[in-house]
Amino acid sequence: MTATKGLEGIVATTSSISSIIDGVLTYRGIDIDDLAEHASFEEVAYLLWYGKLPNQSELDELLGQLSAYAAVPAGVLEQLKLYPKNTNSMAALRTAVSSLALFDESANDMSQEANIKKAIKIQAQIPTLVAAFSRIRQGQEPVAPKSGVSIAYNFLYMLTGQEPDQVAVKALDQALVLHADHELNASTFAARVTVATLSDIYSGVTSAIGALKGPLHGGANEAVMVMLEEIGSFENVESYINAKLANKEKIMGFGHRVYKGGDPRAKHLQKMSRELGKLTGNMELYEMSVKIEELVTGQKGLKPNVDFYSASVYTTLEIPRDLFTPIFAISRASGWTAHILEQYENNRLIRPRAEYTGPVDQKVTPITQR
Ligand SMILES: CC(=O)SCCNC(=O)CCNC(=O)[C@H](O)C(C)(C)COP(=O)(O)OP(=O)(O)OC[C@H]1O[C@@H](n2cnc3c(N)ncnc32)[C@H](O)[C@@H]1OP(=O)(O)O
Ligand SMILES: O=C([O-])CC(=O)C(=O)O
Repeated sequence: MTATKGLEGIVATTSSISSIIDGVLTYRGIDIDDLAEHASFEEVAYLLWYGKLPNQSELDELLGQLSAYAAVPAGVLEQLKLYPKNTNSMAALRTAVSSLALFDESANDMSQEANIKKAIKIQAQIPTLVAAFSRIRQGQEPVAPKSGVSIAYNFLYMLTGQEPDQVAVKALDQALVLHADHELNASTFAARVTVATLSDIYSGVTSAIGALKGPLHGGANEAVMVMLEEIGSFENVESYINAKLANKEKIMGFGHRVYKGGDPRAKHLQKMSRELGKLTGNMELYEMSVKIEELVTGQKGLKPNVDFYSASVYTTLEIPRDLFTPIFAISRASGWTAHILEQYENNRLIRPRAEYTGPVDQKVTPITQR
């Protein structure tokens, strides 16, 4: 038995949700470029769950369900108030989503009907949790979700208590579309492994949030912003990046296990970053990002991934840096839950093997002789 480090290139399941073939990403066979231009996040969530784009009445029904479920149980809000104010926002989300299960009587109902309902509920409630935690830690009361608005609108509204700007809503909606699913990425794999034991959907999503938190995965978008802040201004970019590369340090937001020719989502986020920079009259983060790309691609051949330009996009939207990864979770909840439902439909325990590299032929020596 020989291990493949990081399971690179191992095909671990079949899936009909999203595909990455020759560098092209599709959700249910539709190119991400098409979806990014022509579909809302709610249409994409429907597509991931049900396998087809909704017609108007199906979309209206989903929007109604998302609105109806968006408020989180009072008990969970009370718990959020007890978290230390400096709690990591992904740790807070992981704990809060786990808590949602305690307040859902159907948490352990494994029927397909109950599971799809819980998928929609989790999708509706994660934005509310993220916004509520953000306000509570600043000593503010959470803002109750609005009915009849999109997830992008509601999230920005619950974060600030103000009606959000249409440009910001559109940009966030497009970012949510771009992050919704990505084949067998680490957090989706974690979700599938968890539910393949026939554990419940909340356990699957809680595992996924834990996996997304790390800086080699979703946590990279926050790490990109930390880097941009450390660099400080355009004239420092070159010396900072050259020093990092000379020290063989990783540049966050670059490289990808699956894409070697470039992440097809990055160009949309780059465009958004440029347009938002122009609109707000502050192009510095965009220009710094482009310069970083020039240097890293030029010297290492590494291309930006989905996390790189999302950092400047979210900062231009005035979203706090440590909410970038929770926003990724808001979007990816749709993909995670679609994969969980798919796993339940055709389940088998996921249990690979390990190549043993420890000592052999050992014996227990009496404790006095150790
Ligand atoms: C939504 C997402 O999860 S997208 C990914 C987000 N993560 C990041 O942006 C973090 C930075 N990137 C990375 O760490 C990696 O490129 C990953 C984790 C995305 C992919 O990892 P892997 O496929 O395991 O590649 P691995 O880490 O083995 O890198 C291969 C080589 O490229 C180098 N490399 C990879 N990414 C980078 C980077 N961002 N900066 C500098 N060098 C890099 C590695 O140092 C390694 O070099 P070596 O062979 O000389 O040791
Ligand atoms: O697929 C991956 O390894 C990481 C990624 O880009 C994602 O989850 O969107």
